[in-house]
Amino acid sequence: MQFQHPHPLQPCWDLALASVQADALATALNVGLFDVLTEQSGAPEIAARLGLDPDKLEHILELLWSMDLLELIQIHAGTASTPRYCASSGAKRYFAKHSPDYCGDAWAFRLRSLREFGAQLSDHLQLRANKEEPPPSVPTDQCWATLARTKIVQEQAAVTAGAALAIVDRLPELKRVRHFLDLGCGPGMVAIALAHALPESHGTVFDLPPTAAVARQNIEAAQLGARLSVLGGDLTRDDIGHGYDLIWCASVLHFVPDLAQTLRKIRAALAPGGLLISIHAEIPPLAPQAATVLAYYLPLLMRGHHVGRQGELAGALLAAGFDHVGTFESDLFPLAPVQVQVCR
Ligand SMILES: C[S@@+](CC[C@H](N)C(=O)[O-])C[C@H]1O[C@@H](n2cnc3c(N)ncnc32)[C@H](O)[C@@H]1O
Repeated sequence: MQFQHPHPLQPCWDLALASVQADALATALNVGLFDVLTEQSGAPEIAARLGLDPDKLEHILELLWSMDLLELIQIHAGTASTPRYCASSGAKRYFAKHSPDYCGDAWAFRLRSLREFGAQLSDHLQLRANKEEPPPSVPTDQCWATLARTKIVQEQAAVTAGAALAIVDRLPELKRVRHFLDLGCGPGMVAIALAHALPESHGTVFDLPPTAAVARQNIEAAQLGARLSVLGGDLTRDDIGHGYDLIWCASVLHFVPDLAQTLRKIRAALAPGGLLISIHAEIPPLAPQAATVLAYYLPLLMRGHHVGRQGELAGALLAAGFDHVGTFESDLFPLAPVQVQVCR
């Protein structure tokens, strides 16, 4: 029997169930399940290897299979069948530690920080009796550097760098790019990918000084020190350089207090004919599309940062003096869709 109309509360029940699924994934990462399951194996062998309870492990394996993280292979012997499991291609790529695209720590960090934020949501909502009190924790320069070193580096290497290359690849001007800037570069893996994709170019990465130091380490490790310069500073106050053919700026403008002033500064840093690629989430007008963006950016909004309504940033870019702003949506970036603005 097929039910055509789920109960109106089903989406809310699904939310509660997603929490169990998230715990199962966190546990799998914690015990190194995907490292073992790069090869096909059964619960008793895995349990023996990892020192786990085989009967209970069987249930977790089945749940992870239902989440498309494991493949199930039934081995038949007579009338009996024994389930064996293997990590799905996505789980092998992103959640097995030896994979170059491993980002299990970044995922687990997201889960922890979203839950910590959620646990404090009622506190965030309270009116502050003393208006002089600082608002709830804004990431400090050191926080950004820690995030860059631990979480953002994995996401950039596994996800963002590929997304950036897919986007710049569409640009007719790409072959003419000689000098690019990654503004608010984080750990610098996107700039490293751009430098590899544009062998004739040299690049500059800019971020707050402690994060710029993290980017410098990664650039040196990639042996790109001669082609990528590192600038540490506050983009709202300090010189970001000039004469760039391409400026890449992703998930940074949410944090600037005066958007119009920052956009004018970015435009002034471009060489004639240069272009800005802005990658920022905006809040779509319809509920289904807005749901992910609002959930992801709630912590940021509650801390007083800015996430615009869809179309707002394009208006601000035109007001800052760009002649043409082309916008498209991309779901290639971590967690929530973003608006990609190509500004000429
Ligand atoms: C959400 S991260 C995005 C990092 C990177 N662009 C990416 O897409 O992975 C925001 C970055 O902006 C940087 N940032 C924030 N405010 C800044 C400021 N005033 N000056 C320079 N960098 C800033 C942070 O240090 C951090 O690296």
